[in-house]
Amino acid sequence: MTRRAIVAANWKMNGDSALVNTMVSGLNNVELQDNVNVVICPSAPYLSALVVKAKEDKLNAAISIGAQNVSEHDNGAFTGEISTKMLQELSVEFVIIGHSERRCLYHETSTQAAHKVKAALNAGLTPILCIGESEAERATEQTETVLASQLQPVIDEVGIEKFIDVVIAYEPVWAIGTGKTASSEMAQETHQFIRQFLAKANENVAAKVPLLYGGSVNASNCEELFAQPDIDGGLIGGASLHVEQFKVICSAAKGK
Ligand SMILES: O=C(CO)COP(=O)(O)O
Repeated sequence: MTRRAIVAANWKMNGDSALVNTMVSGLNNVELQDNVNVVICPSAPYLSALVVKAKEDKLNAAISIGAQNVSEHDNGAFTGEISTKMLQELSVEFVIIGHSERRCLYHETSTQAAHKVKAALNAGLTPILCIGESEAERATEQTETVLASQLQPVIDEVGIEKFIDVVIAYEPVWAIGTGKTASSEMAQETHQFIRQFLAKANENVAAKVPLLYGGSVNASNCEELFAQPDIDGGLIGGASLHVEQFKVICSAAKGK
């Protein structure tokens, strides 16, 4: 087996203390296949409660906690930002970087995402780097150009060898929160492009990087998506807020 599978929950700006408790309790008896990691990424105010509850309940070691964003700066006058050190202090292990909502709504660039990936790696956090094209970009056959333009600045910034510690989430913007999932064939084709793009820089690294699919993944479509040869799990939005649905998705993932 070369690659672990990862199912990451991106709660976005949803959830509350009650969800922290029900999710941890619910995940206590989740059945995971071999070589699978589950990552829960709540809003920052709930990170601490999640860490405490996970410890109290002796949650399966395969289940980790992640943040939804991090600053590229170490510290200083950056109101509202969170540093890698703060996440480390909370025992957070993963961080989502460059989500399309950060790119579209808060104008984050691929260069900034590259700096954030570097900061995360330097702090021993695993970045979940999000990339994906818009509907208009796919319609005009720019998908591969867009994905390459989102990946290349990160490769240039940290070096391809460091991607061994990076997780990539391919999330077509048009599939996020819309119920319009990419077909498993389309998702596989794009994941294969991403892996081949990485392989041009380093084949060994490319073979080991987990590539997650995100965009309207649910309990009904996860199995088919995860069965694709280059899809190593998912980044789950809406369905990750429902414990039973999320457990089904976690159980469908398998290392490859
Ligand atoms: O953006 C996503 C996860 O980061 C996907 O969201 P949905 O699963 O709600 O489409």
